[in-house]
Amino acid sequence: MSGYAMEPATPTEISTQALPPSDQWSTAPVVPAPVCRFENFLGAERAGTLLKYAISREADFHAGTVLDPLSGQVSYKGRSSLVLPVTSSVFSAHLADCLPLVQEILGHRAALTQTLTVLTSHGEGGHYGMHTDASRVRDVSMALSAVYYLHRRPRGFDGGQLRLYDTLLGSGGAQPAESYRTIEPEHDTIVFFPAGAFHEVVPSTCPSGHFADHRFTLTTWISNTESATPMPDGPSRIWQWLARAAERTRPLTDVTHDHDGASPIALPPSDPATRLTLPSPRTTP
Ligand SMILES: O=C(O)CCC(=O)C(=O)O
Ligand SMILES: [Fe+2]
Repeated sequence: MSGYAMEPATPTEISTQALPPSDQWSTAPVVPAPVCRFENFLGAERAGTLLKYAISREADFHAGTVLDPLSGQVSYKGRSSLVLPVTSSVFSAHLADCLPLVQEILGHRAALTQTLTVLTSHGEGGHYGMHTDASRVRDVSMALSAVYYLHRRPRGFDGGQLRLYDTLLGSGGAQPAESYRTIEPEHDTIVFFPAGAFHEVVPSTCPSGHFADHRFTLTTWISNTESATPMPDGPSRIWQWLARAAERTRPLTDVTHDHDGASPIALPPSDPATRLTLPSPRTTP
């Protein structure tokens, strides 16, 4: 038995001088964004091949853009990334197989039907200021962002972490909190989070300056094609809060053409044979 258990057990009341009563206490919780990450997502061989492919397309990348929420104008403000719109039915099929599990973990129920994918590259001074991915999707309350990371090893860049901001749920609505979760852009890992969550890519450095040493991603926005198909019990409350705040970050125009030129492809139904599920917590190894 530990010595602590022998201490006198009578608690002492904290005086009201030390803790005055008040009705002014905060009622605004800070809530982390739902997030789910996989390591060794494609496996060493496929990840290596995809990295080589990205490097081989150096000449085809162009500067990534943002949409100004007020004017609706495409601009380069707050962003220094190179992008290359791509499609991959193989990658989309793999995402589809992961989605039931990802959605279970993230507390997300919407039926998702399409993907929009870009290869991105961040080198010396690369960054992407705080934003949501609302401008990429029709209905941000039902859309997911998925960022798959690739880089040479040993790693040729520093920085470039993804910051996923917590949300402050105040009486005036939701807004990004000051606190965040840091996601390291590790080779062959993928992270899924709500497209309405505020996030940013912190500046990266690339001492060699070689394109092959850049930080690469295959970034995909997964969404539904129809406007809001309400699910039986709807998306969970945090998704609705996030979506409300995110709506303010995009112009009130429809998203028919992505501002980086990405083209939608259909998300295939998940393959029951390769679909991921959680092991039961009761199963002993
Ligand atoms: O590269 C990342 O980690 C995130 C990229 C991103 O936020 C975006 O492309 O919208
Ligand atoms: Fe983003």
